[in-house]
Amino acid sequence: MSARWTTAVLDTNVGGGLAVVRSAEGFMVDANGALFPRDWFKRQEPDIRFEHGIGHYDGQPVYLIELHGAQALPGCSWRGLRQFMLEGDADTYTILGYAAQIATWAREHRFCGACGQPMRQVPRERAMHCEPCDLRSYPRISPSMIVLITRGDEILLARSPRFVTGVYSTLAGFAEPGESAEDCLVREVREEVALEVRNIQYVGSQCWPFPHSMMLGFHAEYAGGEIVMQPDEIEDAQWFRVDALPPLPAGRSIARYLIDLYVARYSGLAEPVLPR
Ligand SMILES: NC(=O)c1ccc[n+]([C@@H]2O[C@H](COP(=O)([O-])OP(=O)(O)OC[C@H]3O[C@@H](n4cnc5c(N)ncnc54)[C@H](O)[C@@H]3O)[C@@H](O)[C@H]2O)c1
Ligand SMILES: [Mg+2]
Ligand SMILES: [Zn+2]
Repeated sequence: MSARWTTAVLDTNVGGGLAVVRSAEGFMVDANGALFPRDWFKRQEPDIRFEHGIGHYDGQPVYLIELHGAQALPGCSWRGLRQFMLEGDADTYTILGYAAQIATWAREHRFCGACGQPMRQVPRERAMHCEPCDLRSYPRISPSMIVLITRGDEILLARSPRFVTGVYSTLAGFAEPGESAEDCLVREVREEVALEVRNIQYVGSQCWPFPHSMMLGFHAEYAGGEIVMQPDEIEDAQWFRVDALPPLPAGRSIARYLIDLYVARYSGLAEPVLPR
């Protein structure tokens, strides 16, 4: 959230406002950015899959329009959410991150998981509804733990084969049913590097819309063990001194924040601010 953006469930039968337009290729952009006058956009006869009213930006209603295909309009192109995370302004990334999660959920909950019948959008609520089952499906959020493990002037960083070449990051993993956040953290650290940790401290959280994680960030101290890397998940894991770090994750990630925060505190520098 920002001072300029608030989420809301808006009636799509009312005209006007702004639209963010999504397809499998990402979000539509032109020279003015990713927010389009909605009535103008609809006059271009787009092939709309669904539409949701998602909030207000500077008091203006904002709608998400999902297209069947990546139709090209003159002067417009498509850009992935990750690019907005890396390069876009914070407000645009927040709006599109939210829109992307609503789009993922709407696309994946068109049919009832219990009976297979089509579901309908519930007016004034962010939910899809199956009438025969009286079942509601809400946007999915997946809690994930992320932890920086430290040992004095050293921090533990690891590489997944999915990362950009050369980049090392903190350990992370999805919560399983039946776990507390701390249980999950201890299990993930054991699974990924076979280490034990102590003094687990909650630091802060971040929405991570790739595709629907809620990152819960922690700091923990090394308590024992030798690194044993989990096959397939962890390509490399090492202790790095705070003054000799490898390439790190993008500035907007909580992973980067956890690292920067520890380095700042350890070195007596100004502390960074957690990006939302
Ligand atoms: N914002 C950040 O700084 C940051 C940094 C690192 C990771 N992350 C995110 O944290 C999340 C978890 O990290 P990870 O990929 O190491 O997870 P992980 O260690 O749990 O391993 C991923 C595996 O978990 C399973 N999985 C996928 N989706 C799941 C879900 N919703 N619930 C339970 N299990 C699921 C799959 O088998 C997948 O291969 C990912 O979404 C990742 O993008 C964010
Ligand atoms: Mg992991
Ligand atoms: Zn049903």
